[in-house]
Amino acid sequence: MPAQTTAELIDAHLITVQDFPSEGILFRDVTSVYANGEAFASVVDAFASHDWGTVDAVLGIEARGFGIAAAMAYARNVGMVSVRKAGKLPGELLSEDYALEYGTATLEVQPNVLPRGSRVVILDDLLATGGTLAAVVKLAERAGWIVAGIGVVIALDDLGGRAALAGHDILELSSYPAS
Ligand SMILES: O=P(O)(O)OC[C@H]1O[C@H](OP(=O)(O)OP(=O)(O)O)[C@H](O)[C@@H]1O
Ligand SMILES: Nc1ncnc2[nH]cnc12
Repeated sequence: MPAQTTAELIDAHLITVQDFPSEGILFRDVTSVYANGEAFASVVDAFASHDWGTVDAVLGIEARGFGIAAAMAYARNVGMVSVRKAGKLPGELLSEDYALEYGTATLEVQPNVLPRGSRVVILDDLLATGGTLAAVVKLAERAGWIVAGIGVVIALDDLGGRAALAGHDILELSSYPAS
């Protein structure tokens, strides 16, 4: 049997839950993909082997972006920067409020962990409305970093996420209908 593609492995291991975390949301639970060794390795290899140009660091978004960002950073021998929900990081911070498919939130980053001019890849599990990733692009740019590209395991169709990130190189490993 030929080896499964990354998109096939994602599809084989993704769990979909209706009405989580609120009614009407079809929740795509990428943690079930991470839990399978072959699927997780395939996802990480796809991000790590992509041609992003020079990469100085990988930004991971809390919580489901952390694991993939750390693994890609290790594979590329570069740093990993945590972008966290409000109130979790100490010291000097930049903050951005944003809306996502099922609510609003605030993300924060420590701007002094990387020099201005650093080229960064931003990774997250899933692109829906794009509110989360657009907020992280703003944080990175306010910190003086150059966004080399954005990677997501899954993009949901028809929620406007790709348009919200127009102008950026987006690597989506698979895509699904939003409902
Ligand atoms: O494109 P958007 O509409 O902004 O939605 C995508 C975001 O929503 C989820 O995060 P969530 O805030 O639920 O956080 P979690 O990873 O901590 O569960 C997901 O992990 C993305 O970060
Ligand atoms: N439908 C969805 N499934 C999983 N994570 C999400 N984040 C935003 N929308 C989501």
